[in-house]
Amino acid sequence: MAPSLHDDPIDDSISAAAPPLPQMPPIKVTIVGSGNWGSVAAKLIASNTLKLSSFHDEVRMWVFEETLPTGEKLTEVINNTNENVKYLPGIKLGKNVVADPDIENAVRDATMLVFVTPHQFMEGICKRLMGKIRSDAEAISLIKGMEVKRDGPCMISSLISEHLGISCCVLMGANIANEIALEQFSEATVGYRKNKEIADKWVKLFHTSYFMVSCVQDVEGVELCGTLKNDSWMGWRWGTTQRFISGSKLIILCLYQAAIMRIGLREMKAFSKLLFPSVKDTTFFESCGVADLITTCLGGRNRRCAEAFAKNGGKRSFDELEAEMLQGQKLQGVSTAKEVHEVLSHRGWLENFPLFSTVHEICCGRLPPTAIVVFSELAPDQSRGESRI
Ligand SMILES: NC(=O)c1ccc[n+]([C@@H]2O[C@H](COP(=O)([O-])OP(=O)(O)OC[C@H]3O[C@@H](n4cnc5c(N)ncnc54)[C@H](O)[C@@H]3O)[C@@H](O)[C@H]2O)c1
Ligand SMILES: O=P(O)(O)OC[C@H](O)CO
Repeated sequence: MAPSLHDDPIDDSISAAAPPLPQMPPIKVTIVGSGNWGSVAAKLIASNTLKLSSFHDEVRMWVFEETLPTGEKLTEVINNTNENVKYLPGIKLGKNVVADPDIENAVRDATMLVFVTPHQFMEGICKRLMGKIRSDAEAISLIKGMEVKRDGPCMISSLISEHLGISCCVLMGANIANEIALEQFSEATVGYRKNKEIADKWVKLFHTSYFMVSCVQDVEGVELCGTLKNDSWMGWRWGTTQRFISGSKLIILCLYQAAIMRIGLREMKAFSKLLFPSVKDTTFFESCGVADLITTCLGGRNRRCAEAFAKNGGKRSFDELEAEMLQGQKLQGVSTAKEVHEVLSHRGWLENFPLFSTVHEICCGRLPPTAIVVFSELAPDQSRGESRI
């Protein structure tokens, strides 16, 4: 017997009359930046937009155009080979990644903007993009660094928000681009200000089986962790190199390394909380905190260059080492040390941050790299009893 209308849980007459739900257009994502990490971000995102129906398949990536030694344009090569042959050779980005040398065209239709360039270029980029993006766009910054203005430090997420009038989350973590490109496991932290729904959308866009993303409501804490670890690692690397050179036993080396990391983490936390009292202690236990500090001390470009700097006794400048060793990629640590130092000296906080201060003096050539060993051997005595920070 055919079921009566009342037995049927779906009433066709009602559903036929109901107006169709408005279809949300798929979200368009643009990546502003195409360096080592920018290219990996493109690969991660492109693999997800193909799977998630709420996103447009195509991922646009703005490329700071350059001519390769072969005479070809980088953008053309990326679009022809699906590879960023200069900044991430050997890795397919995904056929749905489209490289675009025209920044205004690249951002025009996007409602999710991912910023990932070396931090020194961001102010110029923000100025170029003023009035050029959609008013309903959302941003995320993967950039580790800050700008220091006359009236104080300005985090890159604030620079983006202030210039473009849009909200900006951040994504930081223990991430080495070349390894994640090979789909090696790693974690990251999204920091958001108020809107958890937007943070969840960013998590969805980045998260894969090998790239585990979680979120915390602490934009400043997450961004400062990513930025300040680039100051701490240098001291660690110099000290370690000097200890190696002096032939210290492995266990002594380990004790020494642990001490420098602890002092670095303590200064990261103190500096962050002085600038933004709202920064949460728990953020330092996320991937963006202690995990990124350890990763940066053990691996990455800053580590390689700092080690070369120490081995040469500080005789070869960082600019020289960066150009020779990184082939166009950029170090963030040296300029971050300078920016942090400007804040510390302007606010009269220098003596409370012996590691950050010593790192800056070594970067400027006013102290030799060996000064870090002397500093850290004194530091435990200095901080015995009540900690000053
Ligand atoms: N590489 C990593 O493993 C990694 C991991 C996590 C976070 N980060 C952070 O991501 C950010 C970007 O790093 P990256 O590795 O993608 O870049 P990168 O170091 O590879 O830098 C090279 C990029 O800078 C661009 N560039 C050069 N001159 C420029 C100019 N005048 N204007 C604009 N762009 C210019 C180049 O075209 C290239 O795309 C940094 O803040 C870095 O700390 C990097
Ligand atoms: O290669 P680095 O030294 O710029 O470090 C990369 C990331 O910041 C590590 O998390």
